[in-house]
Amino acid sequence: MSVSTVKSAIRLPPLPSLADLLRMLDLRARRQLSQNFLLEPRLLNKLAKAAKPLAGCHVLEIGCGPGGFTRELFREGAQRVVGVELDRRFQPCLENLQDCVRAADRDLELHFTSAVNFSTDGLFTQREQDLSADWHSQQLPKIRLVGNLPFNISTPLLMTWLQDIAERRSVWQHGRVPLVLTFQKEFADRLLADTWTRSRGRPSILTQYLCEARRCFDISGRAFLPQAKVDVTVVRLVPLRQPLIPVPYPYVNKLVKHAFAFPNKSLVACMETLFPPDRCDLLIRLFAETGTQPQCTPRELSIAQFSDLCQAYHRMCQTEGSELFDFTYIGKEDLWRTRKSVQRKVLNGLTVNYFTVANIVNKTRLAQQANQSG
Ligand SMILES: C[S@@+](CC[C@H](N)C(=O)[O-])C[C@H]1O[C@@H](n2cnc3c(N)ncnc32)[C@H](O)[C@@H]1O
Repeated sequence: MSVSTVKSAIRLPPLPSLADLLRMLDLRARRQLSQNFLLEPRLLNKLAKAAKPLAGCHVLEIGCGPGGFTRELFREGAQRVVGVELDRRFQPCLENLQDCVRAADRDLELHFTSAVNFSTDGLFTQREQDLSADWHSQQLPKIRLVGNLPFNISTPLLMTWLQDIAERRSVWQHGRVPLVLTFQKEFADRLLADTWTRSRGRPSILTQYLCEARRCFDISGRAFLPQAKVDVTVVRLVPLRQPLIPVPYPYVNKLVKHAFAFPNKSLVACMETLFPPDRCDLLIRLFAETGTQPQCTPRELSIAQFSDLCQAYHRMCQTEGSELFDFTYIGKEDLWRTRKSVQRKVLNGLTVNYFTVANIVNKTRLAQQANQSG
């Protein structure tokens, strides 16, 4: 189909209400699959509208359930929905919807499997209509990733997708595919959190350096069947044309993970877990080269400051060899014992007998002054 003949919103043939469907098929929600259904058509339509424009789009939907959201995606103009659902009990409802949309020349493709290891290879290629858009252009590809996600897997799914975005893999090989997803409100707050707020953490940095993230609207837990214990937030993520941290994802992920090792403590206490215990020189260099204050807390740092830290860490890994990146933190006790056993170390011409956070802060200050005076 050519772009000029793309169809927009459709009126689906009459379908039973979702509540009737669940009743007819005697489908009770399974807690272990995080099944909380949205049955209210107005809310489902609002959710689909958050993924607009949908006309002619191909949509990957995670966790279709009885298909309420899926219906609305078609009503808003989706050409094809690829639905991934783990629970086969929904097969009759979804196949019923499949027949309806086929009658309107649309396509619902169903995969009854877990979304966790679901491969998108070949899903959006070899289609007559070109769905892709250049990563650097303003235009978005005609592909969407959406889902009223099961709470129990929403975090690992998002983390995998963020890495895929950074590495332009999976659906993001076709361009900056937007995501419209539901999260527990508390987790959504973490994704969107600004500097100096309590919610700021690893998910905030990883999301915001790669995507423009927007809160669309909140849904009360009471709107779900069965009622969810927490409220839910709908978030729209659009990958940025240029990530704000120009460093390969594994290095960013590792540094950020360590930076938030103890979110209420000083950055130096967190960052020392990034380096082998006998390499405090590297820790001091990291602060000195980036002008970062070791006593600040990780929540105070902007994405630009994280970018400086990641770039410096990446440079060190390149010069020091792969052992530095491969170093795994061994726990505070061991770190302290090893450090005490380091008798004398010469760092930037300064002799140190043992290391404490306080003397790393001092050494950093001296190294920063030395850097400034040339
Ligand atoms: C919160 S419900 C949403 C259902 C429906 N989309 C709606 O809006 O009412 C989450 C859905 O994800 C499905 N699910 C749970 N774990 C899954 C997994 N690992 N892979 C795919 N689907 C899964 C559940 O069976 C359920 O249908």
